[in-house]
Amino acid sequence: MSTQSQAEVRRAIAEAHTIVVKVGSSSLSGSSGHLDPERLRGLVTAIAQTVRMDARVVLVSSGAIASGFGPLGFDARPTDVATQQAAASVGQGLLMSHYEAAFGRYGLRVGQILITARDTVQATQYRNVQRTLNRLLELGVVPIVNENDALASNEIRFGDNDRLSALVANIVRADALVLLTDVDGLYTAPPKEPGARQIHYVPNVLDTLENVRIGGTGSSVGTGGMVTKLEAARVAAVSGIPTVLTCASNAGPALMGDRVGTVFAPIKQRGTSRRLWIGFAADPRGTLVADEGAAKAILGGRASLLSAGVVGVRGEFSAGDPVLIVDEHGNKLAKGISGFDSEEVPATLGRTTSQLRKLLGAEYAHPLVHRDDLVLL
Ligand SMILES: Nc1ncnc2c1ncn2[C@@H]1O[C@H](COP(=O)(O)OP(=O)(O)O)[C@@H](O)[C@H]1O
Ligand SMILES: N[C@@H](CCC(=O)OP(=O)(O)O)C(=O)O
Repeated sequence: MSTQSQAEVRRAIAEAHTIVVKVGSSSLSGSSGHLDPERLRGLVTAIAQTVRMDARVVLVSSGAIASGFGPLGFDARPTDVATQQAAASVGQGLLMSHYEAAFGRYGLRVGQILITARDTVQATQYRNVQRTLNRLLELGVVPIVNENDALASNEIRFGDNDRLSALVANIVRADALVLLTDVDGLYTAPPKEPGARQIHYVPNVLDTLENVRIGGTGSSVGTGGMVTKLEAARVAAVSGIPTVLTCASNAGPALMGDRVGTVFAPIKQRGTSRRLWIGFAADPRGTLVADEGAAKAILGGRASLLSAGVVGVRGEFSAGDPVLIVDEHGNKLAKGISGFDSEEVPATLGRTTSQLRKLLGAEYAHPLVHRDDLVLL
Protein backbone atom coordinates (compact mmCIF):
# COMPACT_ATOMS: atom_id res chain seq x y z
CA MET A 1 0.00 0.00 0.00
CA SER A 2 1.21 3.53 -0.70
CA THR A 3 2.05 5.70 2.28
CA GLN A 4 -0.74 8.03 3.35
CA SER A 5 -0.01 11.74 3.65
CA GLN A 6 -0.41 13.48 7.00
CA ALA A 7 -3.77 14.91 5.90
CA GLU A 8 -4.98 11.45 4.83
CA VAL A 9 -3.95 9.90 8.16
CA ARG A 10 -5.75 12.64 10.08
CA ARG A 11 -8.87 12.24 7.94
CA ALA A 12 -8.82 8.46 8.53
CA ILE A 13 -8.72 9.12 12.28
CA ALA A 14 -11.59 11.62 12.07
CA GLU A 15 -13.68 9.12 10.09
CA ALA A 16 -12.80 6.11 12.27
CA HIS A 17 -15.75 4.03 13.41
CA THR A 18 -13.98 1.95 16.06
CA ILE A 19 -11.37 3.79 18.09
CA VAL A 20 -9.08 2.73 20.92
CA VAL A 21 -8.12 5.61 23.21
CA LYS A 22 -5.32 5.06 25.71
CA VAL A 23 -4.80 7.46 28.59
CA GLY A 24 -1.71 7.29 30.82
CA SER A 25 -1.46 7.81 34.57
CA SER A 26 0.38 11.09 34.04
CA SER A 27 -2.68 12.56 32.28
CA LEU A 28 -5.12 11.51 34.94
CA SER A 29 -3.19 12.73 37.95
CA GLY A 30 -2.18 16.08 39.38
CA SER A 31 1.31 17.17 40.38
CA SER A 32 1.07 15.11 43.60
CA GLY A 33 0.61 11.96 41.52
CA HIS A 34 -2.89 11.32 42.91
CA LEU A 35 -5.88 10.84 40.58
CA ASP A 36 -7.39 14.16 39.52
CA PRO A 37 -11.12 13.54 38.83
CA GLU A 38 -11.39 16.87 36.97
CA ARG A 39 -8.91 15.66 34.34
CA LEU A 40 -10.76 12.38 34.04
CA ARG A 41 -14.05 14.22 33.43
CA GLY A 42 -12.43 16.35 30.70
CA LEU A 43 -11.35 13.21 28.88
CA VAL A 44 -14.77 11.59 29.27
CA THR A 45 -16.45 14.64 27.70
CA ALA A 46 -14.28 14.33 24.59
CA ILE A 47 -14.94 10.58 24.31
CA ALA A 48 -18.68 10.95 24.91
CA GLN A 49 -18.92 13.49 22.08
CA THR A 50 -17.22 11.02 19.76
CA VAL A 51 -19.54 8.19 20.82
CA ARG A 52 -22.53 10.46 20.18
CA MET A 53 -21.31 10.84 16.62
CA ASP A 54 -21.79 7.09 16.24
CA ALA A 55 -18.24 5.95 16.94
CA ARG A 56 -17.39 2.94 19.11
CA VAL A 57 -14.69 3.68 21.65
CA VAL A 58 -12.63 1.33 23.81
CA LEU A 59 -10.82 3.22 26.55
CA VAL A 60 -7.56 1.73 27.80
CA SER A 61 -7.01 3.58 31.04
CA SER A 62 -4.09 3.52 33.45
CA GLY A 63 -4.52 5.13 36.83
CA ALA A 64 -5.39 2.28 39.20
CA ILE A 65 -2.21 2.72 41.23
CA ALA A 66 -2.52 6.53 41.09
CA SER A 67 -6.10 6.20 42.42
CA GLY A 68 -5.21 3.74 45.17
CA PHE A 69 -2.07 4.89 46.95
CA GLY A 70 -3.60 8.04 48.46
CA PRO A 71 -6.58 6.27 50.09
CA LEU A 72 -4.13 3.71 51.47
CA GLY A 73 -2.23 6.51 53.24
CA PHE A 74 0.86 6.76 51.01
CA ASP A 75 2.16 10.20 50.01
CA ALA A 76 3.86 8.99 46.83
CA ARG A 77 3.36 6.18 44.34
CA PRO A 78 4.78 3.02 45.99
CA THR A 79 7.81 1.45 44.32
CA ASP A 80 7.62 -2.18 45.47
CA VAL A 81 5.50 -4.60 43.46
CA ALA A 82 3.34 -5.92 46.31
CA THR A 83 2.29 -2.44 47.46
CA GLN A 84 1.71 -1.33 43.86
CA GLN A 85 -0.55 -4.35 43.39
CA ALA A 86 -2.42 -3.58 46.61
CA ALA A 87 -2.79 0.07 45.53
CA ALA A 88 -4.07 -1.06 42.12
CA SER A 89 -6.56 -3.38 43.79
CA VAL A 90 -7.96 -0.49 45.87
CA GLY A 91 -7.61 2.06 43.09
CA GLN A 92 -9.16 0.14 40.19
CA GLY A 93 -12.62 0.19 41.80
CA LEU A 94 -12.29 3.88 42.64
CA LEU A 95 -11.15 4.66 39.10
CA MET A 96 -14.14 2.82 37.65
CA SER A 97 -16.55 4.61 39.97
CA HIS A 98 -15.27 7.94 38.62
CA TYR A 99 -15.67 6.70 35.05
CA GLU A 100 -19.15 5.33 35.73
CA ALA A 101 -20.28 8.68 37.11
CA ALA A 102 -18.60 10.74 34.38
CA PHE A 103 -19.89 8.64 31.44
CA GLY A 104 -23.27 8.34 33.20
CA ARG A 105 -23.74 12.11 32.78
CA TYR A 106 -23.84 11.44 29.03
CA GLY A 107 -26.13 8.43 29.40
CA LEU A 108 -23.30 6.01 28.61
CA ARG A 109 -22.55 2.72 30.34
CA VAL A 110 -19.04 1.45 30.98
CA GLY A 111 -17.75 -2.11 31.36
CA GLN A 112 -14.49 -3.10 33.04
CA ILE A 113 -12.04 -5.52 31.42
CA LEU A 114 -8.82 -6.39 33.23
CA ILE A 115 -6.27 -8.19 31.08
CA THR A 116 -2.98 -9.89 31.83
CA ALA A 117 -0.25 -10.29 29.21
CA ARG A 118 -0.93 -14.02 29.17
CA ASP A 119 -4.52 -13.38 28.01
CA THR A 120 -3.15 -11.95 24.80
CA VAL A 121 -0.85 -14.87 23.99
CA GLN A 122 -3.08 -17.81 24.86
CA ALA A 123 -5.53 -18.59 22.09
CA THR A 124 -8.61 -19.29 24.22
CA GLN A 125 -8.13 -16.27 26.45
CA TYR A 126 -7.44 -14.06 23.42
CA ARG A 127 -10.72 -15.14 21.86
CA ASN A 128 -12.60 -14.56 25.13
CA VAL A 129 -11.23 -11.03 25.37
CA GLN A 130 -12.16 -10.43 21.72
CA ARG A 131 -15.68 -11.77 22.09
CA THR A 132 -16.45 -9.76 25.23
CA LEU A 133 -15.06 -6.52 23.79
CA ASN A 134 -17.03 -6.94 20.58
CA ARG A 135 -20.25 -7.68 22.44
CA LEU A 136 -19.80 -4.68 24.73
CA LEU A 137 -19.31 -2.45 21.69
CA GLU A 138 -22.38 -3.92 20.00
CA LEU A 139 -24.35 -3.10 23.16
CA GLY A 140 -23.21 0.53 23.02
CA VAL A 141 -21.05 0.21 26.14
CA VAL A 142 -17.66 1.94 26.51
CA PRO A 143 -15.30 -0.87 27.57
CA ILE A 144 -12.60 0.35 29.95
CA VAL A 145 -9.50 -1.83 29.85
CA ASN A 146 -6.55 -1.93 32.21
CA GLU A 147 -3.88 -4.48 32.96
CA ASN A 148 -4.95 -6.77 35.79
CA ASP A 149 -2.24 -5.26 37.99
CA ALA A 150 -3.28 -7.01 41.18
CA LEU A 151 -2.61 -10.41 39.59
CA ALA A 152 0.01 -9.74 36.90
CA SER A 153 3.25 -11.58 37.64
CA ASN A 154 6.41 -9.55 37.46
CA GLU A 155 7.96 -11.81 34.81
CA ILE A 156 5.28 -11.46 32.18
CA ARG A 157 3.38 -8.23 32.27
CA PHE A 158 2.82 -5.14 30.19
CA GLY A 159 3.69 -2.74 33.03
CA ASP A 160 2.63 0.22 30.94
CA ASN A 161 -0.62 0.25 28.98
CA ASP A 162 0.81 1.51 25.69
CA ARG A 163 1.53 -1.88 24.14
CA LEU A 164 -1.66 -3.29 25.63
CA SER A 165 -3.65 -0.56 23.86
CA ALA A 166 -2.12 -1.45 20.49
CA LEU A 167 -3.04 -5.08 21.00
CA VAL A 168 -6.56 -4.12 21.99
CA ALA A 169 -6.74 -2.01 18.80
CA ASN A 170 -5.69 -5.12 16.91
CA ILE A 171 -8.18 -7.33 18.76
CA VAL A 172 -11.20 -5.09 18.01
CA ARG A 173 -9.94 -4.23 14.50
CA ALA A 174 -9.91 -0.57 15.38
CA ASP A 175 -9.73 2.10 12.69
CA ALA A 176 -7.62 4.39 14.87
CA LEU A 177 -5.48 4.38 17.99
CA VAL A 178 -5.28 7.53 20.11
CA LEU A 179 -2.45 7.64 22.66
CA LEU A 180 -2.98 10.35 25.26
CA THR A 181 -0.13 11.40 27.51
CA ASP A 182 1.31 14.49 29.21
CA VAL A 183 3.18 15.86 26.18
CA ASP A 184 1.75 17.00 22.86
CA GLY A 185 3.39 14.34 20.76
CA LEU A 186 6.76 12.96 19.81
CA TYR A 187 9.73 15.32 20.08
CA THR A 188 13.21 15.08 18.64
CA ALA A 189 14.44 14.59 22.26
CA PRO A 190 12.81 14.35 25.71
CA PRO A 191 10.80 17.61 25.65
CA LYS A 192 12.42 19.11 28.73
CA GLU A 193 15.75 19.22 26.86
CA PRO A 194 16.56 22.54 25.23
CA GLY A 195 16.12 22.50 21.47
CA ALA A 196 13.68 19.53 21.43
CA ARG A 197 11.28 20.03 18.51
CA GLN A 198 7.91 18.41 17.91
CA ILE A 199 7.43 15.97 15.03
CA HIS A 200 3.95 16.11 13.49
CA TYR A 201 4.01 13.19 11.08
CA VAL A 202 5.79 9.82 11.00
CA PRO A 203 5.21 8.11 7.63
CA ASN A 204 6.95 4.85 8.56
CA VAL A 205 7.48 4.10 12.23
CA LEU A 206 9.47 0.97 11.32
CA ASP A 207 12.28 3.14 9.94
CA THR A 208 14.73 3.99 12.64
CA LEU A 209 13.76 7.43 13.74
CA GLU A 210 17.08 9.09 13.08
CA ASN A 211 17.75 12.33 14.90
CA VAL A 212 15.12 11.40 17.50
CA ARG A 213 16.18 10.62 21.03
CA ILE A 214 13.61 8.64 22.93
CA GLY A 215 13.54 8.71 26.71
CA GLY A 216 11.63 7.13 29.57
CA THR A 217 8.84 8.61 31.62
CA GLY A 218 8.93 12.29 32.51
CA SER A 219 6.58 12.01 35.49
CA SER A 220 6.53 10.31 38.89
CA VAL A 221 3.56 8.14 37.92
CA GLY A 222 4.01 7.12 34.25
CA THR A 223 5.97 3.98 33.44
CA GLY A 224 6.86 3.37 29.82
CA GLY A 225 7.80 6.83 28.53
CA MET A 226 8.12 7.34 24.77
CA VAL A 227 9.77 3.94 24.19
CA THR A 228 6.57 1.98 24.76
CA LYS A 229 4.43 4.56 22.92
CA LEU A 230 6.53 4.06 19.80
CA GLU A 231 6.26 0.31 20.24
CA ALA A 232 2.47 0.71 20.38
CA ALA A 233 2.50 2.90 17.27
CA ARG A 234 4.58 0.22 15.51
CA VAL A 235 2.19 -2.61 16.40
CA ALA A 236 -0.72 -0.46 15.23
CA ALA A 237 1.03 0.56 12.00
CA VAL A 238 1.71 -3.03 10.96
CA SER A 239 -1.90 -3.88 11.79
CA GLY A 240 -2.98 -1.19 9.32
CA ILE A 241 -4.13 1.18 12.08
CA PRO A 242 -3.21 4.90 12.13
CA THR A 243 -2.13 6.37 15.48
CA VAL A 244 -2.23 9.86 16.93
CA LEU A 245 -0.12 10.68 19.97
CA THR A 246 -0.98 13.85 21.87
CA CYS A 247 -1.73 15.26 25.31
CA ALA A 248 -4.97 14.38 27.04
CA SER A 249 -6.26 17.95 26.86
CA ASN A 250 -6.14 17.60 23.06
CA ALA A 251 -8.29 14.46 23.03
CA GLY A 252 -11.25 16.24 21.37
CA PRO A 253 -9.27 17.88 18.53
CA ALA A 254 -7.24 14.67 17.99
CA LEU A 255 -10.42 12.64 17.56
CA MET A 256 -11.73 15.25 15.10
CA GLY A 257 -8.56 14.90 12.97
CA ASP A 258 -7.27 18.41 13.82
CA ARG A 259 -3.58 19.13 13.43
CA VAL A 260 -2.47 18.29 16.98
CA GLY A 261 0.19 15.89 18.27
CA THR A 262 2.04 13.39 16.12
CA VAL A 263 0.35 11.07 13.64
CA PHE A 264 1.79 7.74 12.51
CA ALA A 265 0.72 6.37 9.14
CA PRO A 266 -0.37 2.73 8.82
CA ILE A 267 2.19 0.58 7.03
CA LYS A 268 0.28 -2.55 6.04
CA GLN A 269 -3.23 -3.42 5.05
CA ARG A 270 -5.59 -4.11 7.91
CA GLY A 271 -5.11 -7.39 9.64
CA THR A 272 -5.57 -8.86 13.06
CA SER A 273 -3.48 -11.39 14.78
CA ARG A 274 -2.60 -12.57 18.22
CA ARG A 275 0.74 -13.48 16.62
CA LEU A 276 1.64 -9.82 16.32
CA TRP A 277 2.03 -9.67 20.05
CA ILE A 278 4.14 -12.80 20.05
CA GLY A 279 6.48 -11.30 17.46
CA PHE A 280 6.59 -7.75 18.70
CA ALA A 281 6.29 -7.47 22.36
CA ALA A 282 6.51 -10.75 24.20
CA ASP A 283 9.88 -11.16 25.93
CA PRO A 284 11.07 -14.76 25.42
CA ARG A 285 11.37 -16.68 28.68
CA GLY A 286 13.64 -19.39 27.21
CA THR A 287 15.14 -20.85 24.05
CA LEU A 288 14.49 -23.97 21.99
CA VAL A 289 17.21 -25.19 19.63
CA ALA A 290 15.88 -26.61 16.36
CA ASP A 291 17.86 -29.15 14.29
CA GLU A 292 18.54 -28.52 10.60
CA GLY A 293 15.34 -30.19 9.35
CA ALA A 294 13.09 -28.41 11.84
CA ALA A 295 14.78 -25.07 11.14
CA LYS A 296 14.11 -25.54 7.42
CA ALA A 297 10.50 -26.51 8.06
CA ILE A 298 9.89 -23.47 10.26
CA LEU A 299 11.49 -21.09 7.79
CA GLY A 300 9.17 -22.57 5.14
CA GLY A 301 6.44 -20.71 7.02
CA ARG A 302 3.72 -23.22 7.72
CA ALA A 303 5.18 -25.84 10.07
CA SER A 304 4.86 -26.35 13.80
CA LEU A 305 8.00 -27.04 15.85
CA LEU A 306 7.79 -30.72 16.82
CA SER A 307 9.76 -32.26 19.69
CA ALA A 308 11.33 -34.61 17.11
CA GLY A 309 13.21 -31.64 15.63
CA VAL A 310 14.40 -30.04 18.87
CA VAL A 311 17.89 -30.75 20.21
CA GLY A 312 18.13 -28.41 23.18
CA VAL A 313 16.30 -26.20 25.65
CA ARG A 314 17.50 -23.26 27.74
CA GLY A 315 15.82 -21.17 30.42
CA GLU A 316 12.88 -21.78 32.70
CA PHE A 317 9.39 -21.28 31.33
CA SER A 318 5.86 -22.61 31.61
CA ALA A 319 3.56 -23.86 28.88
CA GLY A 320 2.00 -20.71 27.40
CA ASP A 321 5.15 -18.59 27.79
CA PRO A 322 6.89 -16.98 24.80
CA VAL A 323 10.16 -18.66 23.74
CA LEU A 324 12.85 -17.96 21.18
CA ILE A 325 13.62 -20.63 18.56
CA VAL A 326 17.20 -20.74 17.27
CA ASP A 327 19.06 -23.09 14.92
CA GLU A 328 22.09 -25.12 15.97
CA HIS A 329 24.40 -22.22 15.06
CA GLY A 330 22.50 -19.85 17.35
CA ASN A 331 20.74 -17.96 14.54
CA LYS A 332 17.39 -16.57 15.70
CA LEU A 333 14.59 -18.07 13.62
CA ALA A 334 11.28 -17.39 15.32
CA LYS A 335 9.39 -16.57 18.47
CA GLY A 336 6.58 -18.77 19.66
CA ILE A 337 4.46 -19.90 22.55
CA SER A 338 5.72 -23.08 24.17
CA GLY A 339 3.27 -25.96 24.49
CA PHE A 340 5.30 -27.48 27.36
CA ASP A 341 6.93 -26.40 30.62
CA SER A 342 10.73 -26.19 30.25
CA GLU A 343 11.23 -29.06 32.70
CA GLU A 344 9.01 -31.31 30.57
CA VAL A 345 10.93 -30.60 27.38
CA PRO A 346 14.05 -32.84 27.87
CA ALA A 347 11.87 -36.00 28.07
CA THR A 348 10.22 -35.06 24.77
CA LEU A 349 13.32 -34.16 22.72
CA GLY A 350 13.74 -36.12 19.50
CA ARG A 351 10.41 -37.94 20.00
CA THR A 352 7.72 -38.17 17.37
CA THR A 353 4.15 -37.29 18.35
CA SER A 354 3.10 -40.96 18.42
CA GLN A 355 6.10 -41.83 20.62
CA LEU A 356 5.08 -39.02 22.98
CA ARG A 357 1.56 -40.43 23.17
CA LYS A 358 2.86 -43.94 23.95
CA LEU A 359 5.60 -42.91 26.38
CA LEU A 360 4.10 -39.94 28.20
CA GLY A 361 0.35 -40.02 27.51
CA ALA A 362 -2.14 -38.34 25.18
CA GLU A 363 -1.74 -34.92 26.85
CA TYR A 364 1.86 -34.78 25.55
CA ALA A 365 0.97 -35.66 21.94
CA HIS A 366 1.14 -32.13 20.55
CA PRO A 367 3.75 -29.86 18.95
CA LEU A 368 6.28 -28.12 21.15
CA VAL A 369 5.27 -24.88 19.42
CA HIS A 370 2.13 -24.94 17.29
CA ARG A 371 2.38 -23.12 13.95
CA ASP A 372 -0.48 -20.79 14.95
CA ASP A 373 1.67 -19.71 17.89
CA LEU A 374 4.83 -19.10 15.88
CA VAL A 375 6.15 -15.96 14.25
CA LEU A 376 9.25 -15.84 12.03
CA LEU A 377 11.78 -13.16 12.96
N1 LIG B 1 11.42 12.00 22.30
C1 LIG B 1 10.44 12.22 23.20
N2 LIG B 1 9.33 12.90 22.83
C2 LIG B 1 8.30 13.11 23.69
N3 LIG B 1 8.30 12.68 24.97
C3 LIG B 1 9.37 11.98 25.42
C4 LIG B 1 10.48 11.70 24.55
N4 LIG B 1 11.38 10.99 25.26
C5 LIG B 1 10.86 10.81 26.49
N5 LIG B 1 9.66 11.39 26.63
C6 LIG B 1 8.85 11.41 27.86
O1 LIG B 1 7.76 10.49 27.78
C7 LIG B 1 6.78 10.95 28.70
C8 LIG B 1 5.44 10.27 28.49
O2 LIG B 1 5.49 8.95 28.95
P1 LIG B 1 4.87 8.47 30.36
O3 LIG B 1 5.39 9.35 31.46
O4 LIG B 1 5.10 7.01 30.49
O5 LIG B 1 3.35 8.85 30.19
P2 LIG B 1 2.01 8.03 30.35
O6 LIG B 1 1.72 7.98 31.81
O7 LIG B 1 1.06 8.88 29.58
O8 LIG B 1 2.18 6.67 29.74
C9 LIG B 1 6.77 12.44 28.48
O9 LIG B 1 6.31 13.15 29.60
C10 LIG B 1 8.24 12.77 28.18
O10 LIG B 1 8.89 13.29 29.29
N1 LIG C 1 -1.91 -0.51 35.08
C1 LIG C 1 -1.25 0.58 35.80
C2 LIG C 1 -0.63 1.46 34.77
C3 LIG C 1 0.80 1.67 34.95
C4 LIG C 1 1.21 2.97 34.27
O1 LIG C 1 1.62 3.88 34.96
O2 LIG C 1 1.00 3.07 32.91
P1 LIG C 1 1.21 4.40 32.00
O3 LIG C 1 0.75 5.58 32.77
O4 LIG C 1 0.35 4.10 30.84
O5 LIG C 1 2.67 4.48 31.65
C5 LIG C 1 -2.29 1.41 36.59
O6 LIG C 1 -3.46 1.40 36.25
O7 LIG C 1 -1.89 2.06 37.55
